[in-house]
Amino acid sequence: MEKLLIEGGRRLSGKVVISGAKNAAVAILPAAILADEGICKIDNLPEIDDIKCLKKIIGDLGAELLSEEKGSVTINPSGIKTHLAHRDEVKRMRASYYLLGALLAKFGRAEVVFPGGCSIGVRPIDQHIKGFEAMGAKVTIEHGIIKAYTENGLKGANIYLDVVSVGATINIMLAACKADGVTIIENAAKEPHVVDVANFLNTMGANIKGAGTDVIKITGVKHLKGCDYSVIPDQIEAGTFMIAAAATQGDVTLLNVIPKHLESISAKLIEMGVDIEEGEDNIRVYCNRRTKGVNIKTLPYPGFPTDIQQPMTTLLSISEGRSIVNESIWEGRFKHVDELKRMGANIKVEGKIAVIEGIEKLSGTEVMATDLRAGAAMIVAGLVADGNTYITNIKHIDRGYENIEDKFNKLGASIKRVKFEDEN
Ligand SMILES: CC(=O)N[C@H]1[C@@H](OP(=O)(O)OP(=O)(O)OC[C@H]2O[C@@H](n3ccc(=O)[nH]c3=O)[C@H](O)[C@@H]2O)O[C@H](CO)[C@@H](O)[C@@H]1O
Ligand SMILES: C=C(OP(=O)(O)O)C(=O)O
Repeated sequence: MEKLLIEGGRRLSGKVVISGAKNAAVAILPAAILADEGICKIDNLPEIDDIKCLKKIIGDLGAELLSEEKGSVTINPSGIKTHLAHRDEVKRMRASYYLLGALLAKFGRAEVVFPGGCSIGVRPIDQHIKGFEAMGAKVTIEHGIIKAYTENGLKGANIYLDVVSVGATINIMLAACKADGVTIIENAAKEPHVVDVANFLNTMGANIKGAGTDVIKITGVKHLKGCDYSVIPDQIEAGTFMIAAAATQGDVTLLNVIPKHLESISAKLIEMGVDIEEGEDNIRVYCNRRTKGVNIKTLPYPGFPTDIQQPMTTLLSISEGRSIVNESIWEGRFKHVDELKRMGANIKVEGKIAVIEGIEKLSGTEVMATDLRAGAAMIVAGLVADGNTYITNIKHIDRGYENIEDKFNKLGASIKRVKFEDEN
């Protein structure tokens, strides 16, 4: 097994290229199986374990995938003849739920094993199911498999989401783009990855309007075709580097970003005393003093993203004064706090609220990446801690960050992947 060894106390400086967005890419690959003719070429794909896993799942369904260049894949879905996604890989990631919408649109039927993903609280899919049922599908759950069938294909419907859900919004868009008639999603998620998937589907010939607002209108079309597309940059990877730059009182320029997508993160960092300069597709983050504590509430886009809460909690743990974090999306997204406490942080959690009294310095020890962004939080902690930090369970980090140690090391960090024997 492997763990990360971080020698703390080095200031980050230089340039880092941000990869394609995980949460857009994991929806775009399943969307590509909807092409009735032609091949999809998808660029700016992050080289992360979730994408490797998804490529394998789609390949097992019968698609031909070729990855001749780094960060690029061509998908020819003409060989897909099955609506059954039963393999173990499906359980390893959250986004495999998009196969439900995609297979349902392609064949009028889908069977997908329950998805996995980060353990950050209950992760229901009732809103996805409600959407499919409104469109005429019969959905059952049997022995851990979600089964969705239609007698005569999907029909357009009006769907009001009870909660703002990224997954349900995208899944309903996938199902609706070839349905008979018009589907309206109200109270839709507005995240950049929702817009990116809609843009991709429209490039394939779909008719989706309003993505990025809370009402999305999808007029079903008969035919979708292959296309060339480039995934948007990863807002959460970018936010992680911005926070690490601030925490180490460094000076880092992020390349290949969309500054607009980072506004809620930039605004908080500015409030904390960090300097930010935005370019067209780059952003410079620099800071030469200890940051000030602030309050944060995670919210759907354009609010502060839950996926950046955990690394931000690390920064707040060494910021001056008291900070309050309100995690309003996931009730189990404070597992990193116990690990930060092992490094000396002063944080109390009650329900959805964490109260943080900033300390001067964290001290290195062995900690665990309990989930993907908890892993990012531990990396930021290790970068600023006194002495060495070992992070175990790094498979979570590899699900969502490309070459994380190389990217940080090029900025002056010292992170090594070391092998160890599992004692259990
Ligand atoms: C692969 C992917 O894109 N993962 C992201 C996606 O997860 P995911 O799509 O799972 O998250 P959702 O946006 O669906 O969940 C948001 C909230 O809605 C609730 N809910 C969701 C669906 C449902 O059917 N019923 C329901 O009650 C959830 O419990 C949660 O409280 O969006 C989350 C919120 O931005 C991010 O943290 C994840 O990184
Ligand atoms: C929670 C996340 O991922 P997933 O939904 O894939 O578990 C994340 O990207 O922060």
